[in-house]
Amino acid sequence: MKDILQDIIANKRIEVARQEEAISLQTLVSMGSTRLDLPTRSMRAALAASEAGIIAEFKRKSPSKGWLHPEANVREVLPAYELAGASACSVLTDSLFFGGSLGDLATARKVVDLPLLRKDFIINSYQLYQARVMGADAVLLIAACLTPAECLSLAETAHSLQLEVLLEVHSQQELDHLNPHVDMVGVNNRNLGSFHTDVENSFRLAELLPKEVLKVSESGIANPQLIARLRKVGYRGFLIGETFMKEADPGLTLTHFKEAIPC
Ligand SMILES: O=C(O)c1ccccc1NCC(=O)[C@H](O)[C@H](O)COP(=O)(O)O
Repeated sequence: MKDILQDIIANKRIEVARQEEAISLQTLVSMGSTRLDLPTRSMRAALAASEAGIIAEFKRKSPSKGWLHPEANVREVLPAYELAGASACSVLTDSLFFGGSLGDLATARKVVDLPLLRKDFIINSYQLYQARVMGADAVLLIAACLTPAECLSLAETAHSLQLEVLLEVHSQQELDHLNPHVDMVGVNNRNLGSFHTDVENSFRLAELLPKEVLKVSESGIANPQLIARLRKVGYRGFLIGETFMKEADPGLTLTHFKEAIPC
């Protein structure tokens, strides 16, 4: 049966091909708002140094939940996340399925100093250049969308652009996508095919992850107590979207969430 991930990737191939046709790589680099010679911020270091390690996500809608916050504005939400103590922010740049854009990423870069993750379905190096020139510091590579060889090649290119790499896995088998250019491994608690979300997935995979990579737990995190439990098994980053974005004031929700994390 065809799942949503296949739809997202099929659409992404068409979208990126059109973008490349409209704007050459050379033009993209020359018109981007961030120069390639400027240094990036380390998301890995920010998470490692933080007591909470929250990557607060900007997400207007999702395939699993529909619209969460259609009117959300990056200029309001991202500074509020920064003020509330997020260690980094994730900006969804997919338009059709998540209601985001590269413009959101460029705006995010202008309004916060935090490390920024470009959250999209990356299948092609052109998207890494887009991420870099729009101000991202890190990119997500999803094992379920790539072969190990594609993952290696994209991770190498990301590093050549000074972008850190967060590799997302959902199962033990996907750990075959690990390579020396992966800076952080994210265990997605959501099955992208069925949407079934189970935070126990992070606990199941914790001890199978290599010691040297920073561990991130992704999706379905709605309870501050869970952060303390996940930290105990080695996680240092927590990617949270819906819990904050479904509320009228995502930044205030993050403040209350952080205050409730047990020491
Ligand atoms: O969120 C979805 O419904 C979704 C469906 C299909 C592919 C990806 C999807 N989400 C992307 C994400 O990785 C999440 O936005 C991120 O992990 C935060 O999850 P949550 O805190 O549950 O919003």
